[in-house]
Amino acid sequence: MVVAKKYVIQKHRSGLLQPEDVKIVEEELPELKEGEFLAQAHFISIDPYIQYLIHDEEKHPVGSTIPGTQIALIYDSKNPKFPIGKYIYGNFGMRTYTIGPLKDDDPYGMPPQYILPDFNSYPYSYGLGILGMPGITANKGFLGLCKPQPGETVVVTTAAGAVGSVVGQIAKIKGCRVVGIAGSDEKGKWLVDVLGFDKFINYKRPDFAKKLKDAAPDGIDCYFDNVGGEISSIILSQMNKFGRISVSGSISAHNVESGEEPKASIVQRHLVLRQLKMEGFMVTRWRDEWFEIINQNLQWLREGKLKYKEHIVCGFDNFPKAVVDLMTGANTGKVILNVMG
Ligand SMILES: NC(=O)C1=CN([C@@H]2O[C@H](COP(=O)(O)OP(=O)(O)OC[C@H]3O[C@@H](n4cnc5c(N)ncnc54)[C@H](OP(=O)(O)O)[C@@H]3O)[C@@H](O)[C@H]2O)C=CC1
Ligand SMILES: CCCCCCCCC/C=C/C=O
Repeated sequence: MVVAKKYVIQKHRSGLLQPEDVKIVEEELPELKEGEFLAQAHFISIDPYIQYLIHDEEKHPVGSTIPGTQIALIYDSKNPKFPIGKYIYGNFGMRTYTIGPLKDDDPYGMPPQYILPDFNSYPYSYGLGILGMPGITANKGFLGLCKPQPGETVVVTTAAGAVGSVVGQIAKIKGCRVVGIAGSDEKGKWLVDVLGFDKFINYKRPDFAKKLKDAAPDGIDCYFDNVGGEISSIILSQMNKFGRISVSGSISAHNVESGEEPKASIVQRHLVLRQLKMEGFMVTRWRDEWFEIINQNLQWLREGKLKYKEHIVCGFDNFPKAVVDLMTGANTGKVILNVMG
């Protein structure tokens, strides 16, 4: 008999996740029935949505398993479509073993599970990052919504993270001038020296607006917004006429200790006067093109046009630490929980 461990919500709070907000519960799994498989988690994806979904008491009450995605090994199977020994992506939540297949009924539209495509020699964990949901977010969220043209100036926030680092590199592939915004000078060095960004600004240091003007003297044509808040309002105030803004997230609002939403300057004046186009999106919009986009990112990786980094936290017990690392910016690159490590 297999005993699965899973993280359930123990307490809702408005600020940053604390270890006592969650607990590990054991669950005895039944014998597999015909058509089922048993998946053993190897890598768990640590994404910003975890921090804000677990605040939603209605959708995620106390006692419910924390949502999330993972790369798992098919450990046992009575389903020929999911053979033993294959690696699978699954929307299984924060748990060590899962009986599948899941139904395709995720309210956010995330794929329930799929056998990983061939990644050549790249690690399976890449299926949670550049060759998975965050990579698709970067690729289509940027190219599809910003429609960048060679020579244009692109600004991206959370630039040293899983999504932002890929957005900036794709902008370089498309011949743009790229300004990355992130929270430490060390991240900035990686962006410029290794990834080839043109400029970097540490948003935690003073005079952000002036530094942005210096980094983008001809104005900004495309903005990939991962943060919202005042930093985004300042960026919008320096956009060029007919600029495009892809709204991917608002992480500046997700871990405010006081529980109050941060305030930011009004942006409508800039939208009107500069005739900007601002559009939000959910990556699930591109579910029908999922594997095509993964393939495009894989090809750029193989050609050396995309570089990629992971921030790996080892051990299932360290899930709270991994979330705190992500939300406090301790990571450079994609945060992965290595369950077997
Ligand atoms: N719309 C969609 O379908 C999707 C959207 N997203 C969004 O993409 C964004 C990036 O996600 P992901 O790449 O996984 O995460 P990252 O790897 O970028 O990690 C999060 C980063 O956010 C930064 N951060 C934390 N707090 C703040 C703050 N108060 N202000 C500014 N930056 C902050 C930190 O970097 P730093 O050191 O720079 O502060 C941290 O490293 C998120 O907003 C997420 O919600 C992700 C997937 C799908
Ligand atoms: C895995 C179950 C919950 C999935 C939430 C889906 C969010 C996908 C898009 C991400 C949005 C951004 O932050």
